[in-house]
Amino acid sequence: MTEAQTRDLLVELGASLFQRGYCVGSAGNICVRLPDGYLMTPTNSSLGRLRADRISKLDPDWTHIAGDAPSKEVFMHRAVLTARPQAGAVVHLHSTCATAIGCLAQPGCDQPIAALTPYFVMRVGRRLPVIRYYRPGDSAMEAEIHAAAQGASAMILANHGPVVSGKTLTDTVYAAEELEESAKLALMLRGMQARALSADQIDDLLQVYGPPGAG
Ligand SMILES: O=C(O)[C@@H](O)C(=O)COP(=O)(O)O
Ligand SMILES: [Zn+2]
Repeated sequence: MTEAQTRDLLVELGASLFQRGYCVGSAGNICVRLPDGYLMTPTNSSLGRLRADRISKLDPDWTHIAGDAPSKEVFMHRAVLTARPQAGAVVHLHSTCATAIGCLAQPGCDQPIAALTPYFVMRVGRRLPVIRYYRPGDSAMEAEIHAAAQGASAMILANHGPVVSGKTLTDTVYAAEELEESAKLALMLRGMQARALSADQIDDLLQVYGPPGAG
């Protein structure tokens, strides 16, 4: 895919996430790896109204070289993409249900929601670490996110929102959507005797379909 096609896809998928309520206002940000650097959504931009020509471009050292000023969450995206060299994109949202889980679960926990459905395992995986609260944009979050991303393709920032990676931008958006729907299901079933997938069923899915998020 050319850089121009990637920019157009970012605009299209940002708008799609926004129109379906996965993000509101100027919340959330997206980063895509390129052969010669990274594309990142500009700070204070709405994912619903991105402009392809104004998307921020960073060089391989994460220095801003073109477009509008990048998201203040460069550290978050850098932490994930350096920990996961096979990952092609990172999506951060404030999607309501995943964020609610991030307000309920204990930081340090890595299974804040049960694996209720196969697609959760296939898109998000066995582990979903909950990262302790950091102020948005705080560079101090980078080390903890980097460490968590080495063993998980997605995580939830406590009292903030989900951070999801995947092999491609499209895969990453699908995973972020699946995480939000799984979080919704977990909240709907809270306090009920819901049947989660067994360890054997989870192992079977990961063996057949492979780990999500590019390994
Ligand atoms: O929660 C925040 O402030 C950021 O993580 C965010 O979602 C939007 O920040 P920008 O990407 O800098 O607009
Ligand atoms: Zn945020």
